[in-house]
Amino acid sequence: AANWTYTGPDGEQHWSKSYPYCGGIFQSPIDIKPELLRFDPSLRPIEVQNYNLSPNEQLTLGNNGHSVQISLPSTMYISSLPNRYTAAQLHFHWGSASRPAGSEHLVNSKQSAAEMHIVHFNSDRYPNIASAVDKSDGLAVLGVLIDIGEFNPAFDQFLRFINGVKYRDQKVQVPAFNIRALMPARLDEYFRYDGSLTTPPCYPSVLWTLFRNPVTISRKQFLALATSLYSSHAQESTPVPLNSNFRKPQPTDSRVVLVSFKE
Ligand SMILES: NS(=O)(=O)c1cc(-c2ccccc2)cc(-c2ccccc2)c1
Ligand SMILES: [Zn+2]
Repeated sequence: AANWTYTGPDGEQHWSKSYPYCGGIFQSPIDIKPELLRFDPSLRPIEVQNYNLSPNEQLTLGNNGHSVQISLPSTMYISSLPNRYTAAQLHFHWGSASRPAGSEHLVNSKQSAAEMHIVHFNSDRYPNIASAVDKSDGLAVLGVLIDIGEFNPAFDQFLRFINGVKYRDQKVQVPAFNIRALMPARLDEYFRYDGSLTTPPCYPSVLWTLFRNPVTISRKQFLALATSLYSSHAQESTPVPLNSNFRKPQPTDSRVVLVSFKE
């Protein structure tokens, strides 16, 4: 019964009533502040495999009512972690046309326009994502901050199809493309901490990697993302715009955020 929302009576302050972990420990996102940071020289550059997909392949672009997501083939994985983390999907969080600040993680209290999450599961330990999603070593999510600036041709590889998934549960097949091109150039500079899914059921099962450097998309591309989608089904009489789908920063408790770079 995923009827949770980001505002109103089913908004994030109410999630814990139906999803107890949402009121628990190790919640995400967080505001990554300087006093939390600790340089860790053992943090290796992130290495991803088979992200450069062939346009002969197809990906499913879908509107799940809370975000727009792209399903990813299980040939894609992260190879630089202690276990292999196999890709499952990627999705976005964004603000709105009137408030173009919608990233989930904040860096020194600065909120970016949007944020991309590439979700992976520990395929060394778990046979599928359903069995991994609530395990402490189950998931690894790569986070990319998105700012408004230069046009980004890689984002247009899926944005040009966004009007095919305007309404909840709509899906379209799109030609696959190089997912690595959605990420910043440097995968060696990132923040690392133990956290959770940022949506219900908020399982504390995510090894978070948030890259230091944002990518940019143009204002036009941002507006396509922020104004094209609805969280309601096509046949519903009142269309509900899908925007500002970001959770507020959560308490950091005694957590430390490791950083792979000095300055
Ligand atoms: N924001 S997130 O990265 O923590 C996240 C991960 C997963 C996720 C996906 C596959 C396997 C396991 C976890 C799903 C969502 C989600 C976003 C919108 C609506 C519903 C679910 C969000
Ligand atoms: Zn997410």
